[in-house]
Amino acid sequence: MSKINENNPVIGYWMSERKRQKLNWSEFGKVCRYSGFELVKIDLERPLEGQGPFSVILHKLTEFIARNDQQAISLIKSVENYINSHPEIVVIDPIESVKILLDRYRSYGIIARSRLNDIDVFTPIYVELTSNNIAENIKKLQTYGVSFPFICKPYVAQGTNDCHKMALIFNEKSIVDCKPPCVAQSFVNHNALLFKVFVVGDEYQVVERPSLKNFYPSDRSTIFFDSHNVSKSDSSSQLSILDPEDQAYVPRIDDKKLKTIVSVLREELNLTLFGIDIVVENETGRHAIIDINVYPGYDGFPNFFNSLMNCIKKKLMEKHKNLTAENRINKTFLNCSVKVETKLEQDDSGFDTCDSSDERKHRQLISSTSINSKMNTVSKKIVNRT
Ligand SMILES: Nc1ncnc2c1ncn2[C@@H]1O[C@H](COP(=O)(O)OP(=O)(O)OP(=O)(O)O)[C@@H](O)[C@H]1O
Ligand SMILES: O=P(O)(O)O[C@H]1[C@H](O)[C@@H](O)[C@H](OP(=O)(O)O)[C@@H](OP(=O)(O)O)[C@H]1O
Repeated sequence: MSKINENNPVIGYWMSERKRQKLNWSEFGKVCRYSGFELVKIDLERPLEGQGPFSVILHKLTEFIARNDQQAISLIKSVENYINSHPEIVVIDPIESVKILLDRYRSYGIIARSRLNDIDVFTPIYVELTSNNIAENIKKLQTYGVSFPFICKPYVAQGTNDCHKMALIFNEKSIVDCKPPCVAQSFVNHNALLFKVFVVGDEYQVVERPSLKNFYPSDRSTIFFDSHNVSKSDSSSQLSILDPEDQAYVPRIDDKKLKTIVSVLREELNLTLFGIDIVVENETGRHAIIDINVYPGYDGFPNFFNSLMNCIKKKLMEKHKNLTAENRINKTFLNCSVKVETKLEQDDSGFDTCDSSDERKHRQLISSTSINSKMNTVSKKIVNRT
């Protein structure tokens, strides 16, 4: 196991060049230096073992996880192996949790089965379509209660060129426009306003974005659209222009519900960096979660880098606390075993008590004093706390 540098802990990261530029990531390098951390880009083409030791690994590897070719699979496998053999590293976020969110069907299932039901927060009715057989699909849609219009969304939620290409389907004869494998989800009228919630650990921020206008079942032909042309901060799609009779009503998000949504999903998803897209249903005011994203853009999140830094520090503290506790438990267990062995054998059993692997692991941790002192260097800018 490689040794963590206590005095200059390293945050290893990987994200695409496009995302780096979008986030103006070099600014985060400055925040890291100011807090006593080094920020190093991980080279995915070289073994990770030689690049550490890392205290933290921060990544957006969705484009590899979403790809199904041998090269991407083995790349992700080697990152997973490295992470598994370094339990002392804080990983933002666990690859297993990311994999779940890349599958729309699975992430809707998590929302549907969560206790968000109790506060009347829902995911619109959905079903997965895996076959090109129209009759079979019609039957499935009816059985599950998906109503017209519905949106056909690619199965994979993030990280591919096609994952944001959607179809809004108004009638039975247009079901042929579904491109399986996909998820078909009932359309919820919400007056073209999307609430995007960006989560960074225990902080979150909600921003408003344009969204699709109200639609009703009809004979019209399918509307194909790319979600990135509809709901970005600078989008001005024709599809978002409300009909005159709808313009007076402005949906509102309920802050109390929002807080519960964030805390339930943090727990369910085991993620630190994620985004939740919510629409408020016209007439009922019910809150519908229509999408959850891994490590979103944080466009409109004030001082994202400070929040990210604070979050990293908290996670390091937690990790240290957990590993120390684990070490203490193991030590107690070892002591008991030693006593039992001594009793049984009454002589030197050869049991090595002075340098257990847990103790070695413990010595390799960042000292809590070192992290504690770093905790105090960043100004606390809490936006919203769950
Ligand atoms: N069930 C729904 N009811 C009403 N509108 C919806 C529904 N699902 C999606 N939309 C609309 O379609 C847009 C794109 O949907 P969605 O968020 O699922 O796509 P995405 O590609 O995952 O988006 P993102 O860019 O956030 O990853 C939303 O912003 C919203 O305007
Ligand atoms: O910050 P919001 O508006 O939520 O948008 C995000 C999308 O929701 C994600 O789907 C994008 O991820 P991919 O580009 O990997 O699909 C993600 O791409 P990014 O990694 O380039 O930030 C964002 O565009």
